[in-house]
Amino acid sequence: MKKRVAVLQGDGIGKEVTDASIAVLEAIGRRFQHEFEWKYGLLGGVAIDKAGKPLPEETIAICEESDAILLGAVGGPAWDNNPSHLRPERGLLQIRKHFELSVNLRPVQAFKSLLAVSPLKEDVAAGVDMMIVRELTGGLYFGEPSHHDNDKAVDTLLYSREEIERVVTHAFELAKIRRNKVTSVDKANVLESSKLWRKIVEEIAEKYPDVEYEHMLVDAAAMKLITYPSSFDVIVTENMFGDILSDEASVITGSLGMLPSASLRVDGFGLYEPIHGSAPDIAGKNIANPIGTILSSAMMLRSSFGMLEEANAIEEAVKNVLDAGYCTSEFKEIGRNILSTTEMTEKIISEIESKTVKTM
Ligand SMILES: NC(=O)c1ccc[n+]([C@@H]2O[C@H](COP(=O)([O-])OP(=O)(O)OC[C@H]3O[C@@H](n4cnc5c(N)ncnc54)[C@H](O)[C@@H]3O)[C@@H](O)[C@H]2O)c1
Ligand SMILES: CC(C)[C@H](C(=O)O)[C@@H](O)C(=O)O
Ligand SMILES: [Mg+2]
Repeated sequence: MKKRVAVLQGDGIGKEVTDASIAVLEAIGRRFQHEFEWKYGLLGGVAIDKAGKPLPEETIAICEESDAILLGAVGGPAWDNNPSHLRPERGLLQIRKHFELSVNLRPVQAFKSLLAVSPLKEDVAAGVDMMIVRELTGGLYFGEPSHHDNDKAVDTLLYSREEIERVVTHAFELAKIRRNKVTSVDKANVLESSKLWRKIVEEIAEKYPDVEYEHMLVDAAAMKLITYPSSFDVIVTENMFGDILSDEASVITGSLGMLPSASLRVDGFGLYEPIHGSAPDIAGKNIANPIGTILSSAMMLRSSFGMLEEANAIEEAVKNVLDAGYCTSEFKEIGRNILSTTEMTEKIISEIESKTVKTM
């Protein structure tokens, strides 16, 4: 059956990386006989310019009629001085809230062929395979009051029991099918919201006797991510800590452009996007790394469409291309074969199309 995908390219490199993902999904469609229908919607700065707001109603309608959402990135200097309601990032937060995408999965894997470029020592980065589970629709990003004037500013860190239970349960369920370990990251030595978070983690952990769990303060977690990253299996944390720790964790892979994500509603509906932003410094140059977005589309196939073999085919193709010594320009110091965005996409597609691709 035809799968309908809403495509929100957004700003900066958003178009380049979603075009790459669509080309790869089309190749998957040809190989496995699936049909995809792409419906394009405006989000972010481009939506402000063309429709007067960062998340127009028409975009919401397109997403509601779709089976999943593929997103590039939003934001850029052109809109940096806009008032809050006309910031591109506001559109991103609104779409996450509108579709109740409360669980954000950010897998971090070290690719053997890129270890040499990780700022971490090779033996420290080797074998890293963790899942950061970030709460996405609560916390500081959404709490009221939130405003500033010239003399003072306020943001509110608010979490309900239900919001915490939902994401923590998801993390424990994931740990069960991974390596049975959850690290819950908080700031319970200072924050009231973290004290409730910790209590709920302990209650939920009781239902999962086979899953080992630990609490870790966010400052220590930031350090341990770099000194001993392979000790993590599933990390679960609140919205802002998850945002910061996942960018930090991307350095293990060698580039922010490598990390995918899935933002899920409890019924499984999902939005898929790389964790990076619109990268205005490299936009329009055809040098952005499309792998984070391509791997996000593999997450879409697996989570939203149950297409496991197809998702594996994408991940295997990415790995094979990297193992063959190809990479995008941010990896130039390892002196491999540097490819543009479109060349990397074509390489991954040829790998998918080649009969030698192994599927798991
Ligand atoms: N999900 C999103 O849409 C999202 C996420 C983060 C930031 N942003 C927005 O993006 C804009 C720029 O933010 P920033 O510069 O702090 O973060 P960024 O993630 O856009 O870029 C940070 C650095 O990483 C590099 N980079 C990012 N993606 C890359 C890729 N695919 N390939 C190669 N290099 C890549 C950039 O060139 C830059 O040097 C801001 O407006 C910010 O709000 C949006
Ligand atoms: C652009 C910004 C609002 C967003 C976030 O903080 O969630 C981004 O950094 C991300 O990681 O998706
Ligand atoms: Mg971020």
